[in-house]
This record gives sequence, structure tokens and C-alpha cells, in this order.
Amino acid sequence: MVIESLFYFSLAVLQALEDGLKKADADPSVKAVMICGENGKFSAGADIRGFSAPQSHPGIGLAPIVSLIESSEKPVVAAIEGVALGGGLEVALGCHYRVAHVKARMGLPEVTIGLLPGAEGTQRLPRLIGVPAALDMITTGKHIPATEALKLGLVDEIAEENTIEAAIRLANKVIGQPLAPRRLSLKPVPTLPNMEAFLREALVKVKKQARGCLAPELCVQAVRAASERPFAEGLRRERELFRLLLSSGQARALQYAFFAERAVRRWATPAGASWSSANAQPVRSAAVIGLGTMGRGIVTSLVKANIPVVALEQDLENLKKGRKAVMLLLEREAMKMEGGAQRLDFHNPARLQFTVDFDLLRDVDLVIEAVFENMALKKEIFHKLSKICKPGALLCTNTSALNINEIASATSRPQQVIGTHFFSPAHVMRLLEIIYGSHTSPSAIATAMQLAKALNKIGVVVGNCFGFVGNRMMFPYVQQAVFLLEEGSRPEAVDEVLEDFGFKIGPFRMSDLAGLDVGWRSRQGQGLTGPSLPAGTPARQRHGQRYSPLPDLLCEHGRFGQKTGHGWYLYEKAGGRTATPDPWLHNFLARYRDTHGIKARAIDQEEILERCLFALINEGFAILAEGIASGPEHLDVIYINGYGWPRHRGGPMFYASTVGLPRVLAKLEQYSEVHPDVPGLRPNAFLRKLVAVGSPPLQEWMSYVSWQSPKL
Ligand SMILES: CC(C)(COP(=O)(O)OP(=O)(O)OC[C@H]1O[C@@H](n2cnc3c(N)ncnc32)[C@H](O)[C@@H]1OP(=O)(O)O)[C@@H](O)C(=O)NCCC(=O)NCCSC(=O)/C=C/CCCCCCCCCCCCC(=O)O
Repeated sequence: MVIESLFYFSLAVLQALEDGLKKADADPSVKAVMICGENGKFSAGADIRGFSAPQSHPGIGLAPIVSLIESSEKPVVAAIEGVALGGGLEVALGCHYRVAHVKARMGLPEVTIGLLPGAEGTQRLPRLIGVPAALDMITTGKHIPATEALKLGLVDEIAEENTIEAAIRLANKVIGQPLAPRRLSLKPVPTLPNMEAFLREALVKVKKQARGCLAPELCVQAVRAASERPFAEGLRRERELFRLLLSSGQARALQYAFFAERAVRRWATPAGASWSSANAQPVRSAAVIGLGTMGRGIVTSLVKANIPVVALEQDLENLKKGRKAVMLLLEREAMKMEGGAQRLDFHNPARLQFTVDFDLLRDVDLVIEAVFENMALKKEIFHKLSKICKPGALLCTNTSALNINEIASATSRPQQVIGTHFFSPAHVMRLLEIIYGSHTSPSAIATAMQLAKALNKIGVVVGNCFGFVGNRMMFPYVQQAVFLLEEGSRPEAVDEVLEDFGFKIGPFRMSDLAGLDVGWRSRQGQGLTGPSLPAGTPARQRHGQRYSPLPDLLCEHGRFGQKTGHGWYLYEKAGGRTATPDPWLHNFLARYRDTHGIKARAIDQEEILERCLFALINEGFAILAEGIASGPEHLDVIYINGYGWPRHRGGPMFYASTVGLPRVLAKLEQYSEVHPDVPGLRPNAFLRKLVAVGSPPLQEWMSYVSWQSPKL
């Protein structure tokens, strides 16, 4: 008998499974049962949306179904095609045998949505594949390919072609064989000589990896229960821990992030262009201009995506340096991949070509310019590109702040110019901010989004303004961090608060890593510091607003961060990575305060957190009101994937909604009153409006935006 299931479980699917199993058990003519999915997909597990209404969640019925499958007196074989994830894999674990298609993937990704495999998965999996492998799968949520599943003993057979037929063959073969040895609930968990130490270390590891995130920690506890308690008691513990996670708030944030990352694919612009009507152009070849840090990562990313690349530098010396660095990156990437260098084929000039000759860009479908942030240079390059490249080619600029319209104005085809803001390291970071200018065509946006997908990145479409979304929100955050130093705090104190909140890295460590000279050059360009600053400008004021010259002063002392061995922290050497608090910096801050008559005060953690985060969030409301992004999810996806925002807090705008908009507003009002010369702390009108209309849920915010004066 064959029972089919659906892509993800609804109550109806579970009911069908139960009915089918009962019918099969009762029917003497049925000798074995095979469970498979529809359309080549076994199951992606329970419907994630349902967890916001747990009482009526279909998942509640899943564990009894898994038990029902396992206790069947007839052999039950799972035929796994596509994916078997979460509850889907738990159903397969209830089966007596598992056959997987060679291209199938399996995993227990509940941890990534703030939960644990609550349909008995934490108790069955360790019994099948042992504690180390089970713990790895359960605490990381990674998907494993069928070949690895076979090695682990997770599946019994792999089918190269027809999985259903292979599963039926196996079912026929095992009819009449005893089922008890195949019932995982009856098996003991394989012992380890050092189980206690292993579990202790695993806990330390997950706590370090996912700072402040509850789910990985509770997953370890559930697996510990499997290793220490009888099956039924382990199940009770699993259920208890699952409930704890469900009510923790983190699960809601992580599930929001899951759907937000999918929602941003449905992009739209205030002018009416959208994903549903725009057509992407094929990208069969690409070129990258500039082989600095960003260019190297972008080339690597393109090669990994199997897109032939021409990599261009301005002269042979830079080309040689760039080529060496790219090859090294590719070799490292190849080592991590199955099939390695052969699969990437980067020694083949048809796949990757290095040149100083612009003429080789004539036929490519897409160019990504990745030279350093200099408007004049970028315009010169785009002027050249517009003359050389074929008419349909998409011209992308990798910039973190510069005006896309101005760059496009150097070409004869502004409709094909678009910003693609990669994040460093570009072959690793998943975010791609895609910036359309006033003339960018819908098809160009669709093509850039398609490119993001091909590069395995999350593309987020945003409008054109200084710093776009990510950096624009970052400016007030970093500004508050520096103001806090002026007022009496220290870099390590500020970083610690933000890292405890969950950021991978605090603002000062981040600034040291990125290089203080980057911002310095930008501020010089804006006339905020350096020779173009008008004489007589007050040291701590620009355009009537508070300004801190601290980062400029550090640069004037040659303190550029890690690269020079000192910045906000001290490092063991130039290029060193280990930051230690620097007594020189502390003295420098004290002297600075004396010079400017600032009386240092003790600043508590709450003020550090609120001033930095609420200033960032406040800018987010401005961005939404101006139509620079089409929804709060866009901002959150950018922050989670590009700026190390803790995923389990759902992104800055989601966080604001959990704190409560009235509280965010009240705090901003309070800080703004104390610092009237800091516009970043002045509550944005859109935030005020949302509070005035009763703080609607985040999903409804955009219906309160009036786009009378979009800055697009
Ligand atoms: C790999 C994927 C499956 C596919 O990827 P891809 O091909 O890229 O496609 P996507 O764009 O990602 O997805 C396509 C659309 O499908 C939507 N989708 C996918 N999976 C799900 C899902 N599981 N639920 C809902 N929606 C899903 C996706 O959003 C896309 O939609 P759209 O096109 O954007 O509209 C990939 O999608 C993926 O990885 N999916 C997630 C897989 C996953 O995480 N699965 C685990 C789910 S959780 C689970 O299975 C748990 C089961 C056990 C439950 C145990 C319950 C115990 C009950 C205890 C109850 C306690 C009671 C409390 C009350 C009390 O106190 O008493």
C-alpha cells in the first residue's frame, strides 16, 4: 500500500496519514506500506506559520503519527525524494526503513526557527546514528545529502533513479522479517566512552557559536536526555524543552526572519515596478573591474556560481597581485567542495580570465565595477563601459554609499546601471543590497535579483540615498557609540553591551576590522574633516549639529585599526586579530575630555544599548517613510545578513516591535531632550504616527506610509 504525503504538513495531511496507516494495518491483503511525497518532495516538515497558534498546530498531532508508524505490524518504508526536513524527517525516522534518492537532502532545521525536533526526533535520531552525528544535525539544522545520510546510517539505501520503485522493492524484500530491531524507540543510544565530557563540550561550543540563542542549547539538553533516560522519559523532556522554546520569543523572531528572507524576493518600487512583471535577462558571462578585497570576493562568488568571468585590473602589477589572491581564495573554496577544483574549473581561461584590456568586456552580459569609493574614478569607468559593452549588458557598481544616479549619468544607458552592494568577504556574506537609480529599468532590477540567487545570496532591493539602507542606519548607531566615549564610556564597554545583545562584533571592534581610514576618507570627501574644512569650524560641531572628531583624531595618529596594529584597541602586531583594551586610548580619551571641558560620567548598559539601537531603528523609520525600502522586513533581512544583527532578535524593526513602539518613542524623546543637537535621536515622524494610530503590528506599518515626497 502507498500513502502519499504533502510538501509540508497540514492537519489534513496528518489525518490522511493516520487513516491510511490504520486502514493498512486492518487490511490483511496489505503486507507492507510505503510513504512518499507528492511531486518529488517528501516533506519540508510542519507548517511554520502554524507555530504562532500552537494550540491548533498540526505539529501537535505529528508525534502520535510517528509512533503509530513505528508500531505498525507491517513494514513501513519511507521513499525520500527532494527534501525530508523537520517533521518530514521525523516521520521517516518512525518508518522501519528509509530509501533516499541520490539527490535528496535531509535535516532537522527546527533549531534555525528557534525550536527543536519536537516530534520525537531528538530521541530517535541519536539512537540511529549516535550522539555526535545526531547532535551535529540537530544543533546546526544543516541539510545533509543522501550520500552522507547513507554513510551515517540514516538511510538504508540510495536510489539513483526511481526511489518509489526502489522503496517498494525493499518493502517486498523485508515482508515477514522481525520489526522490533527496526523500531528506533526500542534501540539503546550507542554509548561513548566519554559521553559526559562530550555533551559538556558540545554545550560550551553551541553557547559560544550562538551567543544568547536558546534553541541550540536546549537541543543539546534534549539529546542529553536521550543518552541518559529511557525513551518515554526522554520524550517528556523533549516536549518540556519544546514548550519552553515555543514561548521564548526567540522562536517567533527566527520564524519571522525565515519568512522575511522569502518576502524580500517579492520586490517592488514606489514607481510601480515589481517582481511579478519584470523579466530578468540571462547572465551567461560577467566581468569584474578591480581586484581589491571586494573584487576578489566577487570574482570568487561568480566562479562558484559557474558564471564565466573576465577579471580586469588597471595595470599588470595589480593584476598579478589580484590574480594570486583570487586563485588562493578559489583553491580554499574548492577544498571545501565535493569535486573541488575540478568542479570549479578555475584554471580554465574560458571560465576565468585575467586581463588589463577593457576590450575583453565587449561581449559580457554583466559587469561589476568594484574599484574603491571614488566618484570621479567610477564615472570614468562607467563612461568607458557605456562605449565598450554590448547594448544589453547590465552595468553594476559595487558601492556602499555613492549616488547611483550620478554614476549612471556618465553613461548613455542609465536604465542599465544599478548598484550591487556586496559585503566583505564577498564570497561568504549572503547579503546583496541592490540599489536602483531614477532610471534603472525593472528588467535590470530583476536581473540583479536573479544574479543574487545564482550567487546563493539574498538580494534586497532598495532605493538610492546616501548609504542606502544598511550603512545609512549604521551611521547613527556608530555615531552614538562614539558620543558615548566622549561622555565617559570606553570602547570595550560599548562593544560588550552590544555583543551581549547578540551582535557578532561590537561597533569599535567592527571599525578596527574594517579600517578607520575608510570612514575618514569618506568624511574628508564630505568636507567634514581635513583640509577642506573651513577655518574656524568648531571642533565638535558640523552644520549646527554635534560631531565627534574622535575617529578623525585616531586616524591622524596613524591608528587605522587592525591593519596598523592599533585603533580603538591594541593588537599584537599590524594585521593582528586579538584586540586588547589600550591604556594609550584611555589616556587619550581623558585628555580629549579635558580639552573640551567634558565631565566624564558613568554610563550604564541600558543607556548604551538604547542609544545605539534606537538611533539605528529611528533611521529605519525614516527610510520606510521615504520609500527607500518597501517594508520593515527588508531592513531586518539586511541587518541580519549583512551587519551581524542577532537573528534570534529578528532584525532591528522586528526588535522595535517587540520592545513596543511607544517605549522606543518615549526613550528617543528622553535622549533627544538631553542631546538636542543630535538629529539621530529626534523621533522620526513615521514612528510618531505609528504610535499615534495605536502601534499596529509590523506587517501593517507600510499601510500608514504616505509617499508624497519619495526621495527616489
Ligand atoms: C528547503 C526548503 C524546503 C525549500 O527551499 P526552496 O526550494 O528554496 O523554496 P522556498 O522558497 O524556501 O520555499 C517555498 C515556499 O514554501 C514555504 N515553506 C517552505 N517550507 C515551509 C514550512 N515548513 N512551513 C511553511 N512554509 C514553508 C516558503 O515560505 C515558500 O513560500 P513563499 O513562496 O515564499 O510563499 C525550504 O523552504 C526550507 O528550508 N523550509 C523550511 C523547512 C523547515 O524548517 N522545516 C521544519 C519545520 S518545523 C517542523 O517540521 C516541526 C515538526 C515537529 C512539530 C512538533 C510539534 C510538537 C508539538 C508540541 C506542541 C506544544 C503545544 C504547545 C501548547 C501547549 O503549551 O500545550
